[in-house]
Amino acid sequence: MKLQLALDLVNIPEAIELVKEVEEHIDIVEIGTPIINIEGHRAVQAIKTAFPNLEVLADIKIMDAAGYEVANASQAGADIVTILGQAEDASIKGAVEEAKKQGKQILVDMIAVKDIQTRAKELDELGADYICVHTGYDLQAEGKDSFEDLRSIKSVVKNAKIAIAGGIKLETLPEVIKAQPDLIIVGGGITGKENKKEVAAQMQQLINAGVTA
Ligand SMILES: O=C([C@H](O)CO)[C@H](O)[C@H](O)COP(=O)(O)O
Repeated sequence: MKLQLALDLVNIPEAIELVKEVEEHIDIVEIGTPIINIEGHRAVQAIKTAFPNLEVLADIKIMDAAGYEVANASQAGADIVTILGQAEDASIKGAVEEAKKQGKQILVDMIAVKDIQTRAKELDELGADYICVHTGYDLQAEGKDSFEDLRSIKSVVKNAKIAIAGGIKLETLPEVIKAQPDLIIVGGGITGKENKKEVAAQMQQLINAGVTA
């Protein structure tokens, strides 16, 4: 089970400072959609250059021109690139094909997918490396989470790794660990805390110990 730090509401220098604080406790750094929208792939490049030993995920939430987008993110240094589960099958195939060519991986984000089990099964067959259940900021604000979705796709996905994102905190981590995802993505649950290093260390400890609710 890996821990991914999602960096969303910061600029490049702030992102570098944040990763420095917690780097020994995380496996993957996510360059979030808001940073990429403002800073572009320079953010991916800067983090990969500063932390060559960490995997870097570019959260570009691709919807079209998938092969082209994956090629650009890969060139910037991304190890994992995101595409939306709602994209056309042709786009998913294009992303998977280009990622394979570049030696990279694709994470499919299930944000806003309605029939999550059916789509997860299809995406698994299309060769996604990760399938990620995700409650975005706007639904988190309505008190939603993805814990039930995680359990629901676990039973149909045979090949892809399973990930979960959206509002996960130290207090809710044991419930997430109980469902045994391959990857746990945490943004504000670390970046919004005073002592980020301590929280990241505690999360890593719970994950390594497999502590469940
Ligand atoms: O993908 C994300 C969101 O859509 C904004 O781009 C976040 O990285 C993801 O939700 C994880 O962040 P937290 O919800 O703050 O844990």
